[in-house]
Parts: sequence; C-alpha cells; structure tokens
Amino acid sequence: MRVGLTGGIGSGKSTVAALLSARGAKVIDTDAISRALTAPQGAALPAIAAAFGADMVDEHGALDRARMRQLAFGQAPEALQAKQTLEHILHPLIQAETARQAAQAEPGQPLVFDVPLLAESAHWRGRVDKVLVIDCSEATQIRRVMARSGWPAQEVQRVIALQATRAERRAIADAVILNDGLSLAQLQAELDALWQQGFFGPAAAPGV
Ligand SMILES: CC(C)(COP(=O)(O)OP(=O)(O)OC[C@H]1O[C@@H](n2cnc3c(N)ncnc32)[C@H](O)[C@@H]1O)[C@@H](O)C(=O)NCCC(=O)NCCS
Ligand SMILES: Nc1ncnc2c1ncn2[C@@H]1O[C@H](COP(=O)(O)OP(=O)(O)OP(=O)(O)O)[C@@H](O)[C@H]1O
Repeated sequence: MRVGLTGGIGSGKSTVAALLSARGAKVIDTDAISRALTAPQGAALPAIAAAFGADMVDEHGALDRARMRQLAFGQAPEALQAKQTLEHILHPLIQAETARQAAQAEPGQPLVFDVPLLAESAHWRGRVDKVLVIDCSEATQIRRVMARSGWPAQEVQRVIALQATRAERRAIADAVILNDGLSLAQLQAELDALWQQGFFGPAAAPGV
C-alpha cells in the first residue's frame, strides 16, 4: 500500500511521519530529500548555481536556504519565476530519489510518501493508492512555524498563500486528521485507529 501524506506548512506531517515510522511504515520524506540534494556538494547545486548565480551557494557549498526562501517565497515580481525554476531543478531529482528509496521497502511494508505539494501535483497523486491529509487552521500553522523555525508570521502566510487551500487538500483525501488542539497522545490514537482499520495495509495481527 502506498499512502501519500500531505498537509500545509506546519500542519504536522513530519510529526505524523515519525509516528508512522515508529509503527513500522517505510516513510519517504520529500522535504528531507530536497534538503539532501541542496546540502554541501548536493546533486542539485550545480544547476542551482547556474540558474541563480554563485551567490545562492553559501561558503560550505550548500544552497543558501534563507536567501532562496526570501527570493522564491518573497514578494518581488521575479518570485514566482524563481520558485518555478527551483522546482524544475529539484522536483525531478526528488522524484528519482523517492523511487530509489521506495524500492528498498520490505515486502508488505506500508509505504508512506510525505509530500507537502501532493494536492498541487498530478505526478504524486498518480503514484499513491490513498491520501492522508493532516489539516489544521491557518492560525495554528502560523503559530507552529513561528515557534519551530522562527519565521515571521508574514512569511508563513505567504507560503500558505502559495500552497493548495485546505479545501483543495481535503478534496483529494481518503482520510483527514484534524491536528488542531490534539495532544501527541491523541494524534497517536488517531493514527493507531487508521492503522488498525488497514488504511496503511493489512492490519497487524491482534497483540502485535
Ligand atoms: C525554498 C526553500 C529553499 C526554503 O527552505 P527552508 O529550509 O527555509 O524551508 P523548508 O525546505 O523546510 O520548507 C518549509 C515548508 O515550505 C513549504 N514548501 C517548500 N517548498 C515549497 C514549494 N515549492 N511550494 C510551496 N511550499 C513549499 C513546505 O510546506 C515545507 O515543508 C526550500 O523549501 C526549497 O528548496 N523548496 C523547493 C523544493 C520543493 O518544492 N520542496 C517540496 C517537497 S516536494
Ligand atoms: N499535535 C501536536 N501537538 C503539539 N505539537 C505539535 C503537534 N503537531 C505538530 N506539532 C509541532 O508543530 C510543529 C510543526 O509540525 P511538523 O514539523 O510536523 O509540521 P510539517 O507539516 O511537517 O511542517 P512543514 O511543512 O513546515 O515541514 C513542530 O514543532 C511539531 O512538533
């Protein structure tokens, strides 16, 4: 079973992914792959330097993420073009590495693809059997990302505006978890229920 896990920025996808990994799923994290591709000497760096200039590469040979965020998620007229250029470089590389990691799953192991832009991408929707959406209010998204990453509220709001809407995500969902005001134990309980229903594949035998 191939499950796509998605949600807006700060919705709690990575938190859910970690709980599913602990449960035994093979989780493939496209944000982590993207970060590896843009880490020092990452495979995407030559194309990024060619497209955006050497200034976009920091002194360690990695993508200058804060600078790229200001450009691609910013308000300048060239922002949309920059975001598209970056995506055209990264998305094929992310897709190839995702396929490589998926091939390493154990037979019968539930596969979970953590993809922030699943609702935006026909490519990804065509590669999963089911979609689990992690949903929460925009106020919660903003509060979480400010606390986790130290971004100003306006930056989080701009990313939210660039992403699919909550309604668009819910429209492609086979299951939705409303991760608003849930304790981690309650979130875990919601996932346990889905797991037992066989959402991620045949449910575990009793007692396992
Ligand atoms: C712009 C970049 C450098 C900013 O890096 P930074 O470390 O500050 O943020 P991070 O990568 O942790 O992203 C934070 C969140 O932003 C959102 N986000 C990332 N990329 C995009 C995008 N292309 N469109 C809309 N939202 C995005 C996601 O919710 C993500 O979880 C980085 O996000 C990036 O390289 N994005 C392009 C790659 C991409 O599309 N990744 C999505 C996974 S398929
Ligand atoms: N139910 C919850 N209770 C408490 N904290 C939570 C809960 N869900 C998520 N968080 C916290 O909110 C922050 C955002 O969650 P997480 O990183 O999982 O979101 P994400 O959807 O992966 O975000 P992004 O798209 O930015 O990568 C994290 O600091 C996480 O610990």
